[in-house]
Amino acid sequence: MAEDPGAFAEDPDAFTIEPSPSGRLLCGGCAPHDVCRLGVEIAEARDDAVRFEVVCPPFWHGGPGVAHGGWTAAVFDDALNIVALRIEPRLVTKSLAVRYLRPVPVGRPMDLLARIERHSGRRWEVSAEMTLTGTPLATARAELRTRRPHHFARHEAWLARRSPSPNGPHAES
Ligand SMILES: CCCCCCCCCCCC(=O)SCCNC(=O)CCNC(=O)[C@H](O)C(C)(C)COP(=O)(O)OP(=O)(O)OC[C@H]1O[C@@H](n2cnc3c(N)ncnc32)[C@H](O)[C@@H]1OP(=O)(O)O
Repeated sequence: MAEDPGAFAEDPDAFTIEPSPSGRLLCGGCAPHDVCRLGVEIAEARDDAVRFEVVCPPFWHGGPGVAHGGWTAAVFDDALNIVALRIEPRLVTKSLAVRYLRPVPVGRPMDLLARIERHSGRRWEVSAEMTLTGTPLATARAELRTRRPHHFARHEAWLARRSPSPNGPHAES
């Protein structure tokens, strides 16, 4: 994220994922660290597909030596957005479906290939596969949306309307 935090506070819709000082594309949470704390690195990028090397850090384990399913889903969310973010920088995930085919090992480099399946207007359909030495471990499909203008400002306004009020806990929707 290259934005000046002050500018972001004034205009939340200015937020886009931009290369970090070391050239990485990182989410807002990892940008200050200049490293992806999920263990995702872009290995090769083409127009409609991106290949990643992913390694599950030990603190994301769910069982002995095995990744937490939430790690796998978060990695897919990043990768599926990155493949489209290179064309459209203002995206959100509308839906994400993961198929867990085999346990995912911790600490082993794996391949993840993400591609754009379809794109029309604000709608993006993307898919990805995570493999270990060629064997699929998990697959995912997602539907992304190009953000409407004022997406984050609209969210903030909606949230403000839900602040506890003297009339009770249920604010307007
Ligand atoms: C190497 C490492 C890489 C690292 C690289 C890092 C990449 C990071 C990528 C992370 C990507 C994400 O996870 S993004 C975060 C997860 N996704 C989200 O937060 C999206 C949340 N959902 C939404 O904002 C919305 O549902 C949309 C925009 C998806 C819906 O779009 P839509 O299908 O066009 O529908 P639309 O009619 O606009 O809206 C449907 C309903 O949602 C409401 N709505 C829509 N937008 C808003 C809004 N901003 N604030 C409040 N409410 C909203 C509408 O009033 C409506 O309510 P009603 O009329 O039904 O009442």
